Amino acid sequence: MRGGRHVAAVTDASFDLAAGECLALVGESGCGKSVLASALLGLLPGNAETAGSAVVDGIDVLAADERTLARTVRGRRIGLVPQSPAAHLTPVRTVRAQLEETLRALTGTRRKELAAATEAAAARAAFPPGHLDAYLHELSGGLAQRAATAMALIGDAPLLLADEPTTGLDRDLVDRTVDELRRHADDGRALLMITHDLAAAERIADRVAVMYAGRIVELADATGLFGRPGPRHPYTRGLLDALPERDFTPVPGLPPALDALPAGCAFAPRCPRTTDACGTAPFLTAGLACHHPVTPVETRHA
Ligand SMILES: Nc1ncnc2c1ncn2[C@@H]1O[C@H](COP(=O)(O)OP(=O)(O)OP(=O)(O)O)[C@@H](O)[C@H]1O
Ligand code: NI
Repeated sequence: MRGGRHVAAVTDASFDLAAGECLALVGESGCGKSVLASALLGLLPGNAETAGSAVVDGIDVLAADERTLARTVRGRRIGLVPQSPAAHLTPVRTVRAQLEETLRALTGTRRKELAAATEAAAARAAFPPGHLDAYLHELSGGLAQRAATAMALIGDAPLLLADEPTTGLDRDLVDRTVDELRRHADDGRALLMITHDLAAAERIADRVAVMYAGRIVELADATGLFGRPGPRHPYTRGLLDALPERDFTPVPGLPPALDALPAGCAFAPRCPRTTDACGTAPFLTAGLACHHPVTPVETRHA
């Protein structure tokens, strides 16, 4: 896309997400997480191309036209907590006005119940009622984030995409937000949570998809990945080892530019386990795309 060049921002992403389940999508900045979410909502720029299918609640959202997306998908089948609230909330109306409008459109709340319903919607995302009459530019980043989360929860959509919903929040608000999002799944709906925050992913997710350079490289149950047997992909292991409560050792080097991917495994240049075999790209098979997975014994220290 950039400068007339073709960028494969997401390649061969394939996963299922059941009602009642939370999948966390993790990976370094720029690996394609938000592009994946935008594709599901038909919100990619006009010059972007998608291939394949993504069936959500009976509709192939990649094949759907703009009218269908606007009328039956966005907000109704798929809710979005956007990564940048500023881009999705309007600057010219108060938070209250925007919550009211969404409540009327998605839940048919009647006028005399609107005030109470608005406060209840705000409370779900820990948005303080005293700020309901503020405009976006009057809010801190964390408050704008909570306003966007409140908006996204209103439709109780069968699939909620939460793209970095905890940015700008301090730890106890992170936990509150994560627990409210978890409730969305526990009520029998699906949640795709995009995050850098592995602690938040561990708290909320049933399964974890790890993305590297536009591809899902590991897809595993959260308990196995964070506990035993531990991660199998060397990149996932690197991410976990970078956590302050573990080794605090960052993965060396930087991810490749997506328009200049190496041939073969994109992680090979940063990987401690690289061999000649890595010149051929590994496919995701049984939840793993790696020629030299980490063995469980090596994985955990204590
Ligand atoms: N409009 C665009 N034009 C050109 N390239 C784009 C565009 N949007 C995304 N990309 C490319 O897609 C890649 C993935 O971007 P994306 O926003 O999905 O990353 P991310 O994993 O969500 O990162 P972050 O954690 O920083 O939000 C970017 O590195 C960029 O190369
Ligand atoms: Ni993103």
